[in-house]
Amino acid sequence: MIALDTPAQLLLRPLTPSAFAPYGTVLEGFDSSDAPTAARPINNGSCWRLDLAIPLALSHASGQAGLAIYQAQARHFPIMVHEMERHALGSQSFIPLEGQRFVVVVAPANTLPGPDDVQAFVTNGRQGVVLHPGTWHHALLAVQAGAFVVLERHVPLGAPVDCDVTWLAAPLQVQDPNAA
Ligand SMILES: NC(=O)N[C@@H](O)C(=O)O
Ligand code: NI
Repeated sequence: MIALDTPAQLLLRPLTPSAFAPYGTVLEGFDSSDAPTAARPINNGSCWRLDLAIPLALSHASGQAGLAIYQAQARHFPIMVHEMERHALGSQSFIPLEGQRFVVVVAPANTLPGPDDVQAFVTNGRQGVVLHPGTWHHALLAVQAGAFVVLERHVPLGAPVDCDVTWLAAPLQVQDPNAA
C-alpha cells in the first residue's frame, strides 16, 4: 500500500486590512454614516471621497500605469498552488467588477517563499487588493467567474517583463472558499 502524502493545507483567512498589510492594501467601501476620518464629502454631499495613501509603484524603469481587464473563469477548489510570482518593480491591483470573490495567495517580498511564509485570503465580494511591489503571489484565483480591472505597471513592447517566478518546495492545497 503506497501511502500518498496528503498535501499541506493552506487555511483561508478572511481578507482584512491589518492581516493583509504585509502583502498589500485592501480596497473596500465604507458606510457613509460612519465614514473614515480621512474621508470628505464631495459633489454637494452626494458622495464621500477617501483618498488612499497607497504608494503605487507604476512608473519605475520606464514603466507607466496601465489598466487591463482580466475576464476570469471560476477556479475549482480545493486547488493546489505551487507556482508563485512577483513583480519587483510594480504594484498590481485586482478590482472585481461583478462582486465576485477571489482568493489571494501571498508571501512576503524579498525572500523566496517557504511553505510557512504562504498565506491565503478570501475576499468578501466587495473588496479589491493592491499588492505591494515584490509581494509573492499566485496568479489570480477567482471564486466566481467575472471581470476584474487590473491596475499594474505596463512597459513598452520589448522592455523587460517584470515577473519573477518560483515554485514552492511542495504544492499547498487551498481549501474551498465555498465550503468555508
Ligand atoms: N500574468 C498576468 O498577466 N497576471 C499575473 O501577474 C497575475 O498576478 O494574475
Ligand atoms: Ni501578478
